[in-house]
Amino acid sequence: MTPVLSVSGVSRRFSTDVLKDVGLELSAGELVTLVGRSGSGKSALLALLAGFDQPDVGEVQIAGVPTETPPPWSTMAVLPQSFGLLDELTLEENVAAPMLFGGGPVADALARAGQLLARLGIGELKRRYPTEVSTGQRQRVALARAVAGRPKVLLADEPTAHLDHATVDLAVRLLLDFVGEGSACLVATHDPRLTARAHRRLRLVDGQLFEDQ
Ligand SMILES: Nc1ncnc2c1ncn2[C@@H]1O[C@H](COP(=O)(O)OP(=O)(O)OP(=O)(O)O)[C@@H](O)[C@H]1O
Repeated sequence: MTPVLSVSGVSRRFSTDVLKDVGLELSAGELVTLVGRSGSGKSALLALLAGFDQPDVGEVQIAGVPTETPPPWSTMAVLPQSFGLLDELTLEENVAAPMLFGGGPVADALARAGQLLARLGIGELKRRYPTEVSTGQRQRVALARAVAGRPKVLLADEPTAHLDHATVDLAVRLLLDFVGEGSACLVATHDPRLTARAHRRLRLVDGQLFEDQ
């Protein structure tokens, strides 16, 4: 089966060699974690995969097609460390946004948004605005939004950094259900509560990618 995301021979240099001959494949159904020391290149790799940056050499393919620009939201969602929520929209409108961009009915999008927020324990906050909730609550909204449009690939950067133990459990279950419906997810994380439940674990060391056994 064609991987949903594949990377071959990718290198990227800024003032030093940040990524060296990186290769990886993500298949539908996989939750894969990416660990590495601060500065090891995790965010740089996610930026290349998302099409926000281009490799000096090598290729990134989505569903077998080479990418040079960010793919549409329906194909790939990115959950950045900074969340990227829209302060003018309520929490449920933020979560519904990718579905509305996809042309779906408003009522259906808001209903799914409410369900996702409830699964993450903040259903009762859905009419609030991002500035009216805590950092951990905003992080949950960003996670709900990232899976809402059922993208083929989700790239997430430290998605549990502000969550307590019980909430991480809700987040991991949501991600496992998300990939179980046929998507793939790559998560850069330092969180052992997340890596422990991933299907595979990748590690960046000095710009090279290894798979933990
Ligand atoms: N756009 C850029 N221009 C110059 N240098 C960059 C750029 N992006 C990343 N780097 C450098 O590449 C290296 C890897 O950075 P990156 O942000 O990918 O690390 P990281 O593993 O995500 O770290 P952290 O866990 O602290 O977020 C760092 O030395 C960083 O300074």
